[in-house]
Amino acid sequence: MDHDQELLQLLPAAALVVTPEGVILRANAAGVALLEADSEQALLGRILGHFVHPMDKARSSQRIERVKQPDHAGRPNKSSEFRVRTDKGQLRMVLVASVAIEWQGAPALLMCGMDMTHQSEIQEQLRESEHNFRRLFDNMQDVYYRTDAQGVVQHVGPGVRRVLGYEPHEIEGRTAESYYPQSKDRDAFKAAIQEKGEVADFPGQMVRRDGVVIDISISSHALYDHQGQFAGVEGIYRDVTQRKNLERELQRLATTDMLTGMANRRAFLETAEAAYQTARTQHTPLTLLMLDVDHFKSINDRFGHLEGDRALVAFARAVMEGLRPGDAVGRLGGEEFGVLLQGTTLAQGHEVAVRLLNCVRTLELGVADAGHGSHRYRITASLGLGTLRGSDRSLRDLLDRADQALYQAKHEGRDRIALADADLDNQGY
Ligand SMILES: Nc1nc2c(ncn2[C@@H]2O[C@H](COP(=O)(O)OP(=O)(O)OP(=O)(O)O)[C@@H](O)[C@H]2O)c(=O)[nH]1
Repeated sequence: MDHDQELLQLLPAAALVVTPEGVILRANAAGVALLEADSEQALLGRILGHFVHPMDKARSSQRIERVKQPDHAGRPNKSSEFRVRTDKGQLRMVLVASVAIEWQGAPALLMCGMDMTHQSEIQEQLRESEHNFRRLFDNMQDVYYRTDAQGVVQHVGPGVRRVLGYEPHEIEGRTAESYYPQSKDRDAFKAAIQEKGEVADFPGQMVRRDGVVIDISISSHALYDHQGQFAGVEGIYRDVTQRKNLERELQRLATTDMLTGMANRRAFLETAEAAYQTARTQHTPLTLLMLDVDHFKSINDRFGHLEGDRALVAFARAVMEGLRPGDAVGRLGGEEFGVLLQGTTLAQGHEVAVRLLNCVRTLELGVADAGHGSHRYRITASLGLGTLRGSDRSLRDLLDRADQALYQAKHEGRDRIALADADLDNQGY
């Protein structure tokens, strides 16, 4: 075997030496394997074009012609992919480069080929997965986004059309600030990202192009460059307005007394607990009123439960109208109500109590009777008043005193106010 032949065998790529007309003169082991021939012998004397897919034949011939031109001498052509049919009938994708050489004193061509079938399959799979990803990305309910370190939006997904009503290019290049109705939402988000590097289901609000404010939920993470410097944020946000509305409605149902529309016992006690803590830490007065409709049972007995309900609604409205907007009021149960006056002393609370009982006394209630006439009637209420003492250990202490005062007002004849803590001239503060 001469030197050239040895070299040919050593090449890791498939190599064929062909005459300028395309007749195979030599093939190395990799070439025999690529073309799935039984031996080199089985290939010798055969026409190279026989192995090229008909669709690629013209291109193959053109390239061979070009490489044979004197001005191309010694330079290989650019490698290009061809479909090759092997001796066993398999189709392979082969990356081929050729160069004009002299072989045993005569002009010839050296063809080098690399089997790319596997890579082509991977590329095809990649293309398909890219296609699937695109489809998913374009139709996803969530909005994908990425910002740089300054918060400028670099990329936003097409979901933004549906969620905010903008085209992606209208958002890209701008900071997200302009879409937040409350800058504190954006600040809270930034702080969370800075602290933890990521957030999940982070709540916030955004303004749509048509001005409507929507609730959103963001899941994002910080991006860092090669030096570990903060480089921006990437993540998704989604419109959760419907879910939030449902939650708000559930919250309303769970905290509202359905008959009167005011806070129910649980919600009132929660507010009272928060007010108690504030008053304690800030050393501000806090006064509690407990009201109970007098002889309410007799209204039910005389006019029926429905009229009793109506009387309760009228009573609740009268109480609410007699209060300032910031005062908390709730139905504690049956015909018993609580009013919480923050920053209010016992003396000031007493004035409110007098006003409330007057409002109740002047309520005009009535019920149509069977003879199409009407029964007019009035109601009164008893009221117990308590105020926060320095010695109170919990809200319960204050509630108990106001309750006892209410009991006392009932006991003393109803339609009146009884004071707990009257011994305190300035609420102890
Ligand atoms: N119509 C109506 N009645 C209610 C409701 N909740 C409680 N009641 C009734 O309110 C009545 C309260 O009666 P009592 O606790 O004896 O008190 P009262 O008749 O108001 O008498 P005093 O409180 O002692 O002045 C009971 O008959 C309850 O059934 C309600 O939502 N609607």
